[in-house]
Amino acid sequence: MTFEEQIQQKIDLKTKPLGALGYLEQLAFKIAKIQNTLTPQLKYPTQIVFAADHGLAQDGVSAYPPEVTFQMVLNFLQGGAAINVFCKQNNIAIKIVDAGVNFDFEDHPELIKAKAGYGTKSALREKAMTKEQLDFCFAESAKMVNLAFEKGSNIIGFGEMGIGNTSSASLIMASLLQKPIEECIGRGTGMNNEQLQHKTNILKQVMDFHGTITDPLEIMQTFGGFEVAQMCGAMLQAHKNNMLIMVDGFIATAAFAVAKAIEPTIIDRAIFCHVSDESGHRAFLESMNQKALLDLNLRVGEGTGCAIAYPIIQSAVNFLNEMASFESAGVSNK
Ligand SMILES: Cc1cc2ncn([C@H]3O[C@H](COP(=O)(O)O)[C@@H](O)[C@H]3O)c2cc1C
Ligand SMILES: O=C(O)c1cccnc1
Repeated sequence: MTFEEQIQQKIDLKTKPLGALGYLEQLAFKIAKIQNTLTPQLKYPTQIVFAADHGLAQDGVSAYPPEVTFQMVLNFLQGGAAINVFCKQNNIAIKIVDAGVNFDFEDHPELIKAKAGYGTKSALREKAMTKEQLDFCFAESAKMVNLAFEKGSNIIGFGEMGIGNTSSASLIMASLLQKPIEECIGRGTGMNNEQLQHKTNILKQVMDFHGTITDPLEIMQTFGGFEVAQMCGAMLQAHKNNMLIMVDGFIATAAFAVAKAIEPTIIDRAIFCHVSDESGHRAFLESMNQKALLDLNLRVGEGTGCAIAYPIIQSAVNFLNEMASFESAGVSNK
């Protein structure tokens, strides 16, 4: 019997109708395969939240002002944001990263300083970042993932905070999938129709200014932001470390899609935690033939989908390890 057949047999011999744990069974299979064991374990779950500012945010692409980025970082450090609450609830370690916020933070035990700049440049007029900044983002975030890995973490989620970053994600999606930008744009923080029209006009101008870009690294450099680039680099390093990667919403999926364009096998280690309310996310997941665990109309990012989905991932591992088999429980199997 192949190892894959052994995993499937273990799942099928649990005391339940065949296939009755649905998507949890596929998840358990995936985790056992990644960890190469019939008794997988989730260790030291970790969430890294990358924050940065966006040049494009000066052009009215968000319903909220740019200073919300640094203000939310302070909120993360005080434990008051959505991601803090859900990580605390589920015993997930959290780190906050200044990937390039337009603000100087005091030292804090949960803050990692990896500033690539004081916000990206506006992609309306130039590339969001230099090649050096992109390399810096990849190198710094890889180090953070390695630190978590050395502490024993084998499951990691990534979140983001950056006013304007749904625009980066839309530009990345349109470029990678070669779709019209209109099909990749959503209301982000909650734009009305008029604001959405303005955002669409701006992003069309950005696409026209840069022309067609197909190289994944150039796409990331052109559309940013620093937090999206750091998420992407972090995902690539988690893949190298054979860690489970929890993918959050629209922006995290954009970072992931760039990582996948660079390293296609990363898809084997990814768990898509939820489908966001941000228009475009569903199609983005479908383009990779992926189904998300949850559909809760979330549209906040920060990694909240990962933290909320984590107990379900635990359920997948726990049924595989702890449920009785037909034989051990003396239950008739047809
Ligand atoms: C108070 C607040 C907290 C947030 N936490 C995450 N986001 C989310 O919204 C932003 C993206 O939307 P857009 O592209 O429209 O600016 C990102 O910062 C994202 O993390 C927030 C946004 C706000 C306003
Ligand atoms: O899906 C997301 O990640 C998202 C959507 C809207 C705003 N911020 C994040």
